[in-house]
Amino acid sequence: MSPPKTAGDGMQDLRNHFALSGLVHIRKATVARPGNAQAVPTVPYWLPIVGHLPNMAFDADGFLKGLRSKYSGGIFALNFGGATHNVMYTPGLATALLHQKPNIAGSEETSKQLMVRVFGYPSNELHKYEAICPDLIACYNHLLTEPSLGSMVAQTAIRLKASLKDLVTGNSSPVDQMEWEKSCNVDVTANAKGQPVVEASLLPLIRNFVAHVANPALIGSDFLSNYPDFMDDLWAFDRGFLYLVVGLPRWLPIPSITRSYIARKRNLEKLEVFHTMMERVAESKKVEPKWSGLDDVGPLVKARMDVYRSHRLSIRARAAFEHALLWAANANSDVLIFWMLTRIYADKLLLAQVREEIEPYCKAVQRTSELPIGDAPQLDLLDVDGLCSNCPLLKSCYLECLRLDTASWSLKVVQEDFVLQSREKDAQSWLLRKGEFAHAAHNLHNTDPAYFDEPMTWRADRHVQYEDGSKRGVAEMGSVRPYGGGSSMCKGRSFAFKECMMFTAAIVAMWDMDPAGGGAWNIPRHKKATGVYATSDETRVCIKQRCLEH
Ligand code: HEM
Repeated sequence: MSPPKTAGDGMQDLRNHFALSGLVHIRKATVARPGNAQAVPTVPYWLPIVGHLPNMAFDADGFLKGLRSKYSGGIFALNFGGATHNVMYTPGLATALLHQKPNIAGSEETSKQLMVRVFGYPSNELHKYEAICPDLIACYNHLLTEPSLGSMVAQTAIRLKASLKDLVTGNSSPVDQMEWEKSCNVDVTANAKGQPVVEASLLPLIRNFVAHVANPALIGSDFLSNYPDFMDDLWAFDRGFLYLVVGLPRWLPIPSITRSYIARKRNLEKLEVFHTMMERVAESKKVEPKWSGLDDVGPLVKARMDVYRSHRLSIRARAAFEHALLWAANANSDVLIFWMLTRIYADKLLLAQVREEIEPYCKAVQRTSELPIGDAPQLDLLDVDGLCSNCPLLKSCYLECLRLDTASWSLKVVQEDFVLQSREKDAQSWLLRKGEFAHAAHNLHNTDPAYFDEPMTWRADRHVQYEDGSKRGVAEMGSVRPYGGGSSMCKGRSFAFKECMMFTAAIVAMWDMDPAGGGAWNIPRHKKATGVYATSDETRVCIKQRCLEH
């Protein structure tokens, strides 16, 4: 870090002071602790209190990657606003942190703050929060285990089969378009061969398509039918998410903050109506006709209803919990599918290989017809288990996107002094102190050249391995941890895996895509987000139906 570039005695004093504080931190790093546990090396900083916040605001990615090469022990400590944040990036240390008991290093307090600050949980019901959490966590079994997981996946596959032919309809008027087409600036045009094609912005198209098809397995079909604009507000909310996390107020002149607050308000109002109707159903009272299909609400949300009722939770608090669930269910997987598709379509050879691999499990056809208007194309076959178990190249694409297109961090608050040590032989142990923060920075590991050859290159088959000369490859997650770990590990990970595999395979099987205006695909640049990276670059594509078998 370079000192302030200003002359003068006063400034020199200031410089000496900051330099000294840097030295103090370097010294502290080298002092050995009882039992060989060392203090975590503190990265020097110039500005007391503010600490490393300017470095993070200016270029977080470059700053952290630089520290990774400098602090080869796998851990370093930063100062944000006077608080110590220990950042670790080796799999051994991350695992050791994530498996600490919550009373040693937990995230409960942070989750509670997030629920209030970000998702709109009413602060006057915080006394019920701790009591209800274990019961709500128990409900996540419905997302992770059979038979509920299987039934959610099967329901989603049925909806996907039914909707795929309408990914783009070719209708230029929004009145006739599907909900997912309405916010992706559709333009109906013709390609160089004079064939009709639909030009659209890929990210909004894909994430809205996935959301409209997959969310009914969680919240039932009435919710998005009655509130088709809910997803647009969820994305607006998501864009301001990080501002809400740090508690920036609504009146600041930053448009994405204001939009995020407005979107949250609208989303909570919709979820309150949903919960009012669910409560009426539970009391066997009549509901409005447009809510007559609530019996297809998914097993997880139904189980949560029982918990809300037994704890006498207000409708507003229930809405906030569902807001958090719907955000978690969409913010990452819907966007990851966009990255998978972009990267597969960008490489014609890879696209052909993926199509060949998935064909026994996912096949689109168009039947011939004697009638003047032919049958619509359809997915003849969608075997989700087959795709997940027998398509190592597609799975490797999913894993490679998780490695390179996500920036997950797991955050814990240290509740008691403890010694953190990886299980590797002769691993150095580190002393973490009560009141400090501990972050497992999974993305720093994912791009670490010590673990991945040419780490910034996206390689489709990077994760495929062949055992003992076998021709049949397998793709495994390895040390990549996009879903966090320990007790707070992502509860939707099993559903997300199947969701990403089935949507990517189905779209690839039925549709062709090329960059609008011709030329090569440009992979959009990453933009900071909470898990899977977003992007501000627009990917305009021409989409047309593949020439399918009859
Ligand atoms: C590619 C897709 C996804 C990624 C990368 C992802 C990632 C994550 C991460 C990093 C966490 C925090 C873990 C921690 O604190 O250690 C998390 C939490 C969570 N995720 Fe996911 N997620 C994905 C998809 C989903 C889906 C589809 C659902 C629901 C259907 C879901 C539901 C949840 C829930 C409920 C939590 C909170 C768990 C808790 O606090 O106990 N996620 N996810």
